[in-house]
Amino acid sequence: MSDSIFALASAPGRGGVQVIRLSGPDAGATLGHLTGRPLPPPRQATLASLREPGSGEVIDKGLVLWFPGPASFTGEDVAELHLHGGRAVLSAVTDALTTLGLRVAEPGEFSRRAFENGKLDLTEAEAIADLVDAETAAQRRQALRQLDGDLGRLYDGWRTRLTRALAHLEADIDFPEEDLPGGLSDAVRPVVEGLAAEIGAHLADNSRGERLRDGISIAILGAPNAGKSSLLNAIARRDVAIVSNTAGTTRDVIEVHLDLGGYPVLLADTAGLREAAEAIEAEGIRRALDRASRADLKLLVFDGSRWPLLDPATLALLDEDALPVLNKADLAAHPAEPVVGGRPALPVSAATGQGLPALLSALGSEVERRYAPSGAPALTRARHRSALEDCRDSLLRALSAPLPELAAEDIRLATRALGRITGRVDVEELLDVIFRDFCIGK
Ligand SMILES: Nc1nc2c(ncn2[C@@H]2O[C@H](COP(=O)(O)OP(=O)(O)OP(=O)(O)O)[C@@H](O)[C@H]2O)c(=O)[nH]1
Ligand SMILES: [K+]
Ligand SMILES: [Mg+2]
Repeated sequence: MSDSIFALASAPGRGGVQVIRLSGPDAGATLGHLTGRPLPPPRQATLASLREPGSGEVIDKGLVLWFPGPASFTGEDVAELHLHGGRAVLSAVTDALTTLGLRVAEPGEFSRRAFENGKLDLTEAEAIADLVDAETAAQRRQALRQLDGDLGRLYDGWRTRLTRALAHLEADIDFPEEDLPGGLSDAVRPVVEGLAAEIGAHLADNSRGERLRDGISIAILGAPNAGKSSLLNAIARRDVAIVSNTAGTTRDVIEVHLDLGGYPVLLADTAGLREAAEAIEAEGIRRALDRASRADLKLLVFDGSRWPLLDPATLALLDEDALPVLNKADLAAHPAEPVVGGRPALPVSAATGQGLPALLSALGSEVERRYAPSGAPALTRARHRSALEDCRDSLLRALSAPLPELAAEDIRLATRALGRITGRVDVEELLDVIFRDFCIGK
């Protein structure tokens, strides 16, 4: 049986209200002790004075709630204290709860207890962390959907189908009716083929869910003095990067977080590309090219005042992930609808702001086109991706296994890989890693 824990569930510091959550077998007795009254009706906010256990002095007056298990967040008896938000109140309540034998919760311990009591699967527990961390609307929607169990249901559905196929296969092994040339019977093979294809499609989703969770990376690239840092500052509406007319001003990669129509974006300014004279600038250019190769999208900035001259090092980066931009449109040396490397380029001016709304909307629709949620729930974590890759590899091995016994072992491995995602099998060693990332009180 677990011990009883408590933690501040709201953000620490001064505020109108702070919420302290208690969970475990002593939650009810502790609430009774603090209020000096019988437990209030379940799930109803009741005004009460909380008193220090020794002196009986009133600590604070507030609302208390009582959630008897198992119909509670953790599945255990839970109580909530909604008190005035401040340090002195928190420290007095902490002393009182500790005196009464409760312990301060570890990070993520409430969610972990909810998982262990079958209230949440692992994908739902992870969704709580994502929802709390969500900074944009699209992130919030994705986390909420996962919290509703969409992802867990998808994976559990696959696992059920595999378990059935395995039962079929084991019957084929025990009571062979025909010689199975490829290891799998006609009843089992299409199921395994179908699942391998579905999982393959889920994996090949352009990492939509992971991008939405972690942020979409956009790199600004171009020749020295093309106006990359000016453009970063104009888009961020802040003076983030140093701008000067000295070529080679920027060396380090400079990042800003943006909310682009609900999508989280990490926009990076980089060193101007050229055959560098000295070591520090050369290192900056190496970092710029490294960033270019890892970015989801590239904003290629050309100096429009030099039209029709186009920097060859920047042109070399033009591919389907690149959006060409002609900066310094205020100097108006280029045509109204310029074409760069066979592609229409957007004229902008970081100096006057001209063309910026069009650039932001072009970037926004490109992000939307690539990362908008599709009908199916999205894969959101590297942990899920690697388990799904293991699963699909095992299924592909099963399809080419020469003997039914070998195919059965591969399908068993595939089933376990799926079970690891939702926490249905051997995840003990994973739990510490997953819940450690939570903050205290969740
Ligand atoms: N007229 C005009 N000048 C600009 C514009 N954008 C940038 N500049 C000027 O161009 C010069 C270089 O701008 P930066 O933003 O430092 O250029 P950069 O591409 O970051 O340069 P490096 O960091 O050296 O690679 C500065 O003097 C800017 O004021 C623009 O749209 N119009
Ligand atoms: K510069
Ligand atoms: Mg710069």
